[in-house]
Amino acid sequence: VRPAISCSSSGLESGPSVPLPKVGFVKLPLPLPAQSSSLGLHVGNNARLSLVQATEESAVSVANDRGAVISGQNLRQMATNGKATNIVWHKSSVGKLHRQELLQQKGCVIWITGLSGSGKSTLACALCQALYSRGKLTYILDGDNVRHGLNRDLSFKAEDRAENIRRIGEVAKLFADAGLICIASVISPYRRDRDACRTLLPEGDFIEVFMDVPLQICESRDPKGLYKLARAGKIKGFTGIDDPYEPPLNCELVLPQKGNNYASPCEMAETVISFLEEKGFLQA
Ligand SMILES: Nc1ncnc2c1ncn2[C@@H]1O[C@H](COP(=O)(O)OS(=O)(=O)O)[C@@H](OP(=O)(O)O)[C@H]1O
Ligand SMILES: Nc1ncnc2c1ncn2[C@@H]1O[C@H](COP(=O)(O)OP(=O)(O)O)[C@@H](O)[C@H]1O
Repeated sequence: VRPAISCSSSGLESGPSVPLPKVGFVKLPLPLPAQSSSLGLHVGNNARLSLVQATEESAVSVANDRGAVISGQNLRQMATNGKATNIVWHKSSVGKLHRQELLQQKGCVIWITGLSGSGKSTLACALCQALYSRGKLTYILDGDNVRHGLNRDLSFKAEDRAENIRRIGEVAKLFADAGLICIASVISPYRRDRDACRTLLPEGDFIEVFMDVPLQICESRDPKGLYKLARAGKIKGFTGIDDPYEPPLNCELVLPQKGNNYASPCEMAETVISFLEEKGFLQA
C-alpha cells in the first residue's frame, strides 16, 4: 500500500462539510484471484475502492468530489521520442493553471529576434524590469548567455544555430509552463527555426517581436566590435555580413516601426506590456 495522496487540485476544493479526498494505491497481482470481487479488504469510513488495470506504476490518479476514483485513462503513455524509447509521461496534480493562479499571470514566451546590435538584450532587460516593478515574474534566455552554459557546444553554422534555437525554444516552453513570462532574446536568423519554437506552445502563447533595425544602424552601434571583426574577415559567418537573417513575415510585434524615430528601450517595453495586457497575460 502506498501512502495516501492528498488531493487539492482545482475543482476539488471542498466546502466546509466535505473533507479533501485522499487517494492511495494498493498493488494487486494479476490475474486477480477468483475471490477478487470481495478481495477480503475492509472498505469503510466512506472509502471507495475502484479497480483499474495499471500497466505502469506511474498510473495517473484522478479524484472527484465524491471520493477517490482512480482513472484508467492515461495509465500508460509509452513513447519513443527521438533516440529515447520506453519513456512515460508523468503528470503532476499541480498544473500550469495552479501555478498561474499563484503568480497571478499567464505563462508565455516573448521571442525577441533581430540582428546583432538591434537592441534585443536591451529590450529584454527593460521588459524584465518593467514587469518586475508590476509584480510579474519573468526570466530572460539571452543567446549570448545560454551559449555560456547549456549551448556551449554549439557554433554559429546553420545546423548549430538551429539546435541552439530548438533547445532555447524547449527551455522557454518549460518556463512558460512554470507560469513565467519567458523572454528569449536571440538572433534566431532562420524563420523555420522560430516557427518550430512557436509550434511548441499553445496558440497565442508565443509572441514574436521583431527588432526591425537596419544593418547599417546595428553596425554603427557595434557595442562589442563584432561587425568590425566580421568586416575584416576575422569572424566568419556573421549574421547580416556573410550569413543570412530572415525577417519574420507575420509576427505579433515589430519594433521599432520602419520610418519612425527609434523609441527608447522603456517605450518599447511598454509597447510589449500593452500587448500582454490586452491579451490577458498579466492576470491569472
Ligand atoms: N557569427 C556570429 N553571428 C552572429 N552572432 C555572433 C557570431 N559570433 C558571435 N556572435 C555573438 O553571439 C550572439 C548571438 O547568439 P545567438 O545564440 O542569439 O545566435 S543564433 O540565434 O544562434 O543565431 C551575438 O549576440 P547579440 O549581439 O546580442 O545578438 C554575438 O555577440
Ligand atoms: N532603443 C534603442 N535606442 C538606441 N540604442 C539602443 C536601443 N536599444 C539598444 N541600443 C543600443 O544598441 C546596442 C546594442 O544593443 P543590444 O541590446 O546589446 O543588442 P542585441 O542584443 O540585439 O545585440 C547597445 O549599445 C545599446 O545600448
